[in-house]
Amino acid sequence: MATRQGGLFFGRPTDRPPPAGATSVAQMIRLQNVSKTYYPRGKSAGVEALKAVDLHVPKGQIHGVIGLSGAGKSTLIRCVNLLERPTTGTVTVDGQELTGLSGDALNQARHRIGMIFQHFNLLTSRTVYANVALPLELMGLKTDEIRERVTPLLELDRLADKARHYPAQLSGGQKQRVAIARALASRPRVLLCDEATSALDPHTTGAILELLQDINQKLGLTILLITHEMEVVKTICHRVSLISGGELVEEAEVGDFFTAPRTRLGRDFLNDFLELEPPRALIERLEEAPGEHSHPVVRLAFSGDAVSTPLVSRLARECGIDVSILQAKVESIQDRTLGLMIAELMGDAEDTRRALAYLETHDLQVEVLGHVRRDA
Ligand SMILES: Nc1ncnc2c1ncn2[C@@H]1O[C@H](COP(=O)(O)OP(=O)(O)OP(=O)(O)O)[C@@H](O)[C@H]1O
Repeated sequence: MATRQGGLFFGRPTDRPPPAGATSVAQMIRLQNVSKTYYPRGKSAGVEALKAVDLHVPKGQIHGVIGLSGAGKSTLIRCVNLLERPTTGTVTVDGQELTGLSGDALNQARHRIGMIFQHFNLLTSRTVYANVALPLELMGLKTDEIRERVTPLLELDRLADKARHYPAQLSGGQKQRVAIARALASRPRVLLCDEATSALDPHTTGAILELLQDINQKLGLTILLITHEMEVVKTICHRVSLISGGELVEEAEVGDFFTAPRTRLGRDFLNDFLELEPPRALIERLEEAPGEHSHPVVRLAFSGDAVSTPLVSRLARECGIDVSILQAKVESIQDRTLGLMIAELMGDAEDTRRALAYLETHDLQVEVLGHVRRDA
């Protein structure tokens, strides 16, 4: 097994994810000031799909880009291997500026960038083995060399017994495994994943994400993925960027993004993912401004030590208010624990103001959702 892994190993040990606290890290992917404007035929105005995007992905990282439909995710990832040429800006992969290349030089550089797609893009008339071998045939490798590379890849992807099958005989998850093996055949330094699990059921999604994580760890491969699913980001990404209207509006470590997103859109993604909204009947009664007989309804997010601290009872005791918990849950986000709660803080105006200040000084993310009137 050691030899097989040796055969697969295309990242040097130094390419593996840097240890925590490492300061200077080589960049594997750099997009600088990248814009893309499409000019659809018959339309006078262009469509600005990307606007001055800067993105840096260090060697060995798994970086996710999340956004709503039409935000520019596909355009962004296709600009990395120049399937789409940026209108302005530069793309550099593994120290080589791709935007300065064309023809053969660009084709050579693309061998170092693998890509997988939502709908797998396998050739239906070729067997599993022949699909994985295809990029190597195109690179002009000899039959023996191709076998030496393809066989361990099929084993890595648990496809050895499917080598002679055709894509039509495979499940969605198996097809994506073939696509991953094919993408790895040219020993790339970077793997681009374009909504790679969006067509798969949750169980198969989990298995494919596990495989990608395994590949990242064993081979030191840098992965850039686009997705609209927080679950994907939560499960395997180290860092995440949020894209909206062609702009990267937020970037953070995954643990930070899930505990304290900085933008409204980030919070919307998180709330949708956590399914933590006040009851509908309460939403209808929420007023924006505080009133004489109303109480704040807050969404609290807390992580680290705050999760195990009895904050609610202390808050009630020290600020002299009552706390009505409307919803609460605890989530594990990679190595962190995140507590979430929607609560109504019941007391007079001065006490509830003190309570909000108390929460903020105890490192909780506090969002006042509105105020609800209690006429009793
Ligand atoms: N070839 C094209 N010609 C014209 N406009 C395009 C083209 N491709 C994409 N666009 C437009 O560019 C914008 C960004 O599209 P893109 O496909 O990159 O977004 P996305 O985030 O990947 O969306 P989705 O999740 O729905 O695939 C959209 O307004 C889209 O309509």
